[in-house]
Amino acid sequence: MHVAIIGGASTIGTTVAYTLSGLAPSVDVSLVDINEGAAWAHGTDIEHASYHFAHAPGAVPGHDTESVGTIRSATPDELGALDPDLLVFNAAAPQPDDATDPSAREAELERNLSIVRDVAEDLQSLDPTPLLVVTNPIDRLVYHFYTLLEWPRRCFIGYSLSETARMVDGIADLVDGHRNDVYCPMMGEHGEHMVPVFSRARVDGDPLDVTESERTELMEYVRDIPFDIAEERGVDETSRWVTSAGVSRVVRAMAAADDDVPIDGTPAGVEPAGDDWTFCLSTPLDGEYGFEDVSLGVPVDLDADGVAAIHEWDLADDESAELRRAYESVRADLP
Ligand SMILES: NC(=O)c1ccc[n+]([C@@H]2O[C@H](COP(=O)([O-])OP(=O)(O)OC[C@H]3O[C@@H](n4cnc5c(N)ncnc54)[C@H](O)[C@@H]3O)[C@@H](O)[C@H]2O)c1
Ligand SMILES: O=C(O)C[C@H](O)C(=O)O
Repeated sequence: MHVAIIGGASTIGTTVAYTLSGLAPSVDVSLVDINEGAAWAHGTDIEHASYHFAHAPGAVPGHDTESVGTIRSATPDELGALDPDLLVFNAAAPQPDDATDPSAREAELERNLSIVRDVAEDLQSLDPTPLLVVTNPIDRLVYHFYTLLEWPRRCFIGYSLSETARMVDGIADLVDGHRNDVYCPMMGEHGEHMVPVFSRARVDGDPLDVTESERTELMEYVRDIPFDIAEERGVDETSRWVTSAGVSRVVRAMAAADDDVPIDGTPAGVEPAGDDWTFCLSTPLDGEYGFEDVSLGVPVDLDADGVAAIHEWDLADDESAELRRAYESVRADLP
């Protein structure tokens, strides 16, 4: 699989490339950026790092000489020639230093929309290719890419898995468990109107029992934590580790589904119990959950071509009402 990371010299893009070189070394990566010098410099540094990944004890498949992938750098006008299997969109305009509160994601819309328009021009020469949008505000930008490129809607995916990792950490603290045994899918907007699906949350396979005030506390934690992190570390760092691990998880799921067996988020070696590990990603809706002309986080299966299926879960009444609020919030900003 060949992944082109647009905005490849970015904090998140470089961390995704580094993570893939350790955990999915057979993936070829192109770092595509208007700052080609920085993309080349990061690519070269990561290539050097991959020598140590290859020689550390413990087997991660793909480090052998025959299968190990390449890391290249390129400019956006070279995208057509690269012919990637998957595009990751992480390009963004610089954030103001005070972008450390939950309104920061939506405030990026105007700044990043002009980059989306430029990149969509560069992508016109490609055949339809799955496009994973990480740049904020993801739901709105996914929908703009969808209307600009007119590729099949299954190509368009917005990354919103970081809040799942945050929510399960909050739940684990609450129930005195380990986050790795907790599942709580997050639907809706990647932003203020995220929708935790508590009705499907599990701890060690059992339903989660939380009070209304505990739910409110958990939501506040998930809303605030990325901005507490940005406050301490600076807006140039954002939440690079969880985001890059989550993006790499999506890339690896799509690579593993190369033989057209869809993947739903279930980790290797875990017996699926119903939909218990299904992940939620943003994708354009066409009537699912009663919504259209919008992109929202919904439970999906992935394959090498993008979204293979959208699951329509029976939601609790309050979850459906919150999903409608997410729709109204995102839809209000779209043409
Ligand atoms: N979805 C999530 O969970 C999540 C998490 C963290 C960050 N983000 C978002 O990811 C985005 C990127 O954050 P970052 O800190 O990695 O960015 P960054 O500021 O480190 O880098 C942005 C990169 O984009 C490049 N760029 C600008 N215009 C370009 C163009 N036309 N073509 C190609 N490259 C271009 C710049 O040269 C730069 O290298 C932001 O919108 C941020 O809010 C999303
Ligand atoms: O970078 C941000 O603005 C926050 C990001 O969307 C995140 O969820 O970590």
